Amino acid sequence: MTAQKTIYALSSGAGTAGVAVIRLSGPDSFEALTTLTGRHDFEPRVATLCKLKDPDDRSHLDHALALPFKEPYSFTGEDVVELHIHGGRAVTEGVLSTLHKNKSLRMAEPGEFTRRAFENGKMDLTEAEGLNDLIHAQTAAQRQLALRQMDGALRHLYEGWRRDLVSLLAHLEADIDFPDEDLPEGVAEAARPKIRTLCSDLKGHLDDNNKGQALRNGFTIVILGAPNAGKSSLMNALAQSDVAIVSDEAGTTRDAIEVNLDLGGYPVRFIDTAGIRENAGKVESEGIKRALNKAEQAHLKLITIRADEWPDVSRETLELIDDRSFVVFSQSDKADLDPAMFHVKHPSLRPVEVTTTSSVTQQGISDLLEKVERYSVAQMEINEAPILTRMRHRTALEECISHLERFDQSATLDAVLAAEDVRMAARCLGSITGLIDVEELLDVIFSDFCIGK
Ligand SMILES: Nc1nc2c(c(=O)[nH]1)N(C=O)[C@@H](CNc1ccc(C(=O)N[C@@H](CCC(=O)O)C(=O)O)cc1)CN2
Ligand SMILES: Nc1nc2c(ncn2[C@@H]2O[C@H](COP(=O)(O)OP(=O)(O)OP(=O)(O)O)[C@@H](O)[C@H]2O)c(=O)[nH]1
Repeated sequence: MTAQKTIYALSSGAGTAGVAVIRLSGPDSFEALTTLTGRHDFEPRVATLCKLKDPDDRSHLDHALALPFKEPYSFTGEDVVELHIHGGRAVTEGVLSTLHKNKSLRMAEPGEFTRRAFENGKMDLTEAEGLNDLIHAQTAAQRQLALRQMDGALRHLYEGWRRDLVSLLAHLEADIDFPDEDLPEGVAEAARPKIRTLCSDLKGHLDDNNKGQALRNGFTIVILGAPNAGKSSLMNALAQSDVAIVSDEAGTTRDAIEVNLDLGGYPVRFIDTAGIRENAGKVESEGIKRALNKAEQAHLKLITIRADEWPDVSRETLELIDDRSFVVFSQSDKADLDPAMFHVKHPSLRPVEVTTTSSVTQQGISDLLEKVERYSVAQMEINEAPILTRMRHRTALEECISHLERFDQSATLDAVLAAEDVRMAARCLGSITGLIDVEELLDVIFSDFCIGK
């Protein structure tokens, strides 16, 4: 690869901090360090305390630690220099604008350090994506999942499958070039059971209830019910309980308010929606449409029914209740209701749980949270098996399966066609890890990163 331009960026977060880290990567990193310090006596992987100065006017910028890494033994695989400076605004601005004046350097784009690490073979695409997930991880389970992926859990799985296909392909191609008259069955026939096994392994990996995506993005729980059922009050009561609030996304839309909670290390997102009723006005109808839309995508629905209005429940509300729903009798302080009444009145409906709560007295709130936690954690739990985390991977795996299924048909017909199916299937797996040419993908994947990473 031709020598890349040297890039730099503030790799630590914005805002005042004790220490900030500016990272440089590329062939002119060491030269830039000499320009800043006037010194040549740095040793790779040894931190050296030095004075940073603006080379133009010799003005003093900081007392810093410089930490150089000699290629290829660095994060990016290039020459890297880290400047560990004081984390105040004037210091970081001063050092960054001095670097800015240096014509052999340019500012790094988001994810560009990691992109270089990928291009220099330090990691594959799934590991780079894992690294990005790690930086964005908000809960312990998200961190665990990201670290696993960074350690190559998906790389090993997908590369293993790809290697199996490549070796089958080698046999198929050898058979096309030098057909063996003594083997009427043909190599394609011999490959058939192996392809079938692989196909079912892939399907097993895909058949995961989107666990990985729920873990990455949060397990979504939509609170639904009639107007004034007490949905907003319930969400507040749930959020104010003894759980960590990861972030508040209030007021993004007028109709749906979200709050992200950390339940036992697992990310859970509650969404409050517009009250559902018949004969609503135009604006309200739009809100209801969105609520129903959210309900469809949700991992779990909390259907709120006012205890003091029981057994009066609208058809719209009842229709929402399925095997991904909890029924929550709200405002229990207004009427004492036995949850079992629900099954007596609606024996054909099968909600997972029926509970009662009061957002005023807090009755039932921690019990409901516990049930929600148990239900959501059960669906996200991390076990030994590698977990699929991205739509990008899912699409490529589905495409891979369709090539393998086509092989099953073409194997009886034509060895050349059969080999092509295997080649295409292997390419799909290679596109996930980045082994095959995926140039157009890289911009999309790495632009999702932070600056300085
Ligand atoms: N100061 C600092 N802290 C950091 C990072 C960093 O870049 N700088 N990291 C950035 O993400 C993470 C650590 N990850 C790193 C990964 C590889 C290498 C590295 O130098 N790799 C070389 C040598 C490997 C070795 O010594 O075993 C290599 O791969 O050849 C450095 C940091 C978290 N903490
Ligand atoms: N006594 C009592 N009142 C409650 C309780 N929960 C909510 N309320 C009251 O019921 C009314 C409606 O509560 P909200 O939480 O706004 O209901 P909502 O379902 O979000 O209403 P919409 O957004 O209009 O659909 C408010 O006056 C609340 O104070 C409760 O547990 N007990």
